[in-house]
Amino acid sequence: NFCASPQGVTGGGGAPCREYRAGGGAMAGGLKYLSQEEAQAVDEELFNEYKFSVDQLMELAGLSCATAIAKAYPVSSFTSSLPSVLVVCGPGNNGGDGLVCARHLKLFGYEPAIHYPKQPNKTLFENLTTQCRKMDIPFLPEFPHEAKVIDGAYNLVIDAIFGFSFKGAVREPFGNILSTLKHITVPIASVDIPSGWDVEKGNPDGIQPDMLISLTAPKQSARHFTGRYHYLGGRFVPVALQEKYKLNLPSYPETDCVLKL
Ligand SMILES: NC(=O)C1=CN([C@@H]2O[C@H](COP(=O)(O)OP(=O)(O)OC[C@H]3O[C@@H](n4cnc5c(N)ncnc54)[C@H](OP(=O)(O)O)[C@@H]3O)[C@@H](O)[C@H]2O)[C@H](O)CC1
Ligand SMILES: [K+]
Repeated sequence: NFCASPQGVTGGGGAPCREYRAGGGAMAGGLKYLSQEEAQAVDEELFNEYKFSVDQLMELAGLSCATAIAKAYPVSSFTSSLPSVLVVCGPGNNGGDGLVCARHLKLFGYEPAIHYPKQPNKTLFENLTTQCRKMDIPFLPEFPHEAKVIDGAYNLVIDAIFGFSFKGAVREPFGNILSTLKHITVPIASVDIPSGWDVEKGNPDGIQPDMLISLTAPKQSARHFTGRYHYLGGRFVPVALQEKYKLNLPSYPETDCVLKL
């Protein structure tokens, strides 16, 4: 079991993988927890300087999420042969990650259903939506507003509502959705940031997910995450960019696209 170095190089007899210990913030040797501004700056640089397209990174981000979810909650761990998953998607790229994640979960043997109340009028999101529809993933026109209805119908909820651009008080319809999600008992897996949390300070009164998949690097609010599973995904940051922002990313095992923190 050998790890690639951050440079992507494996020595002939490379160092054995050790569980990665997340450090405190920008502390030397520790994984960096990003401020909102830093997260947005890394994102912008990936698109503007490194010339990645949103579709490319969103596909890798969404695949990372589905992969991490399948590791934490394998299909075989559920009593039903087709575990049902409610994927709640927001209006930005976090919601796009959710659509990609739903598609991969379907291919992995889950039964996803999507609630997507604010669908942007952009080709990228329209295409992702069509792909899901053509793979027989249903879109729920109404959100089930009773927590017990969600608990009865789904094994897992994916929170892809807001990511690192979230600011201020939550506006509807997402306020009501998040209020309901606070009362469900099935686990919630949050994409990048638990929705409704301040990107840096978190939210003690907000949803408390069982799983968090931090993309690129954890944001500062991830220090307040108390759930069972924290994964890192989005293995697409070029080394020069990792170094510029002193991300101190851990070594992903072999060719894996996710890493358990
Ligand atoms: N570099 C990477 O790691 C990549 C990450 N990806 C994912 O992208 C998100 C960030 O996406 P972004 O589109 O910038 O923003 P969000 O999805 O977080 O949210 C933007 C939308 O949310 C609305 N919003 C913001 N605050 C509120 C609020 N208080 N109440 C209601 N709605 C809110 C906002 O609406 P406006 O109309 O007000 O603008 C936006 O519509 C990142 O977290 C990752 O998940 C990429 O997929 C790949 C690269
Ligand atoms: K989220």
